[in-house]
Amino acid sequence: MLLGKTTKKMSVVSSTVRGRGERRSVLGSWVGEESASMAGDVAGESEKIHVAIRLRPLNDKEKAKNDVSDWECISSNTLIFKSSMPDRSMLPAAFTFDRVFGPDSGTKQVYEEAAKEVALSVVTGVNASIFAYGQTSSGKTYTMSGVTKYALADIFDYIYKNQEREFVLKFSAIEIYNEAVRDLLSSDPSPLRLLDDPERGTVVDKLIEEPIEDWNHLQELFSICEAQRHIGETALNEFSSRSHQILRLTVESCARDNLGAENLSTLTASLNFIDLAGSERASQTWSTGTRLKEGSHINRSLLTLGTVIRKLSKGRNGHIPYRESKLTRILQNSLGGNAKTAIICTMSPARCHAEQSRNTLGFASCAKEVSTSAQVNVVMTDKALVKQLQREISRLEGQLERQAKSSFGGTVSKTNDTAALLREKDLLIEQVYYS
Ligand SMILES: Nc1ncnc2c1ncn2[C@@H]1O[C@H](COP(=O)(O)OP(=O)(O)OP(=O)(O)O)[C@@H](O)[C@H]1O
Repeated sequence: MLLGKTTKKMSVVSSTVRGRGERRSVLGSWVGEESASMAGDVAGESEKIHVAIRLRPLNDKEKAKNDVSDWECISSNTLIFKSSMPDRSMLPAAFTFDRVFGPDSGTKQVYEEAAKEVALSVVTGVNASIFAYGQTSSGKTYTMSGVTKYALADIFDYIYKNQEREFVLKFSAIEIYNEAVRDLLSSDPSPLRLLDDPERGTVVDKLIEEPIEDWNHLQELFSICEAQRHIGETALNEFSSRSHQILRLTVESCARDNLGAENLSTLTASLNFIDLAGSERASQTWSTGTRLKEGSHINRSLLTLGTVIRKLSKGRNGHIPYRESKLTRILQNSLGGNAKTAIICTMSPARCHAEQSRNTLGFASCAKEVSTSAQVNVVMTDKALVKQLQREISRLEGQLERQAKSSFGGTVSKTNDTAALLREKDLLIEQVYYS
């Protein structure tokens, strides 16, 4: 980091990207006056993933088998395993998360209390991701389709109420089916390649990014995605998602007063809605042939996701195997990077699924220990960037001058400080030169 967090105004000038035909520069965790007032104190600060559990009601199949509900939410954040089966006495019986929702909670409540804050950070230039994780037929798609709808309605409402800024929205959508990435907005089913971009991380090559005209246009795009996604029937779910789906909304905004100005700065961030395919036991889904092959790809990528989350929950030491699945490669930022993340883990309350539910809770328990560090993403024109860097160089020069005056009889630490400031200044000058 070039500048310490102490100034809270600017830190790393991280990279340059091309956008809308012009060369622009990205300040990694810079919080300008404009964005600071919008986004508050979020720049680059470490924050735990927000984890919620949603317990669905027993379904007709479970009731028909006289299955019973083994789980109960005893408070807004604690879930207990009620069964007194002797072989389970050694296992933990109570689990605590940011929020737990019982069978009577509606999706609107789940959205409001488990996802809204994270979702809305996208309009302030902060990347965000909302996941649904859980075994097959536990309610991921049911939850995510509602959460997505409510989040988008709130984003449109925010835009309507903030007319002093101009917003540009773009939408893209992929599914990962049998470990192949496919564009859900394209009629071409050919798999897309993943590329490593030195500045943006993993990107999906040739992905369609559709500018959004209005609410109806967005609904049309959703219908296209819904029609294209791989769905199949299994013994546990008539409409089982056979792929991981990632819907991405990118939001760019700038103050209308600054439009056309040379020193334009734009806030830009993406919000991912991730409906994972569900883990499944072939013995429970009775899968064969295509379904069995899909199930094994799903389980393998979820295993990698679980490993990544488990390793991240223990800190960032050692190798994190993001590259072992397309899912974790694409979601690397959401799993411990520059994003705010909320995970909603869905569960069946049925005794016959107790083991799978415990696995889900194990995943959720690790996820709540994982930290991300979301930053406000500001894109600046070259002119604005040069001005910003020049101001910073002047500030450093002032600091160096003050240090030089007070360094008679100086200590080793003062010498080190000066060397660090000089290095910082040289780097900034280099950036001005190359921008
Ligand atoms: N909280 C809930 N309340 C009422 N019904 C629910 C709830 N959650 C899920 N359901 C119903 O349960 C069924 C399975 O849900 P859903 O398809 O969302 O599961 P899933 O976890 O996405 O499954 P898969 O991994 O197989 O795609 C659907 O018929 C859905 O309407």
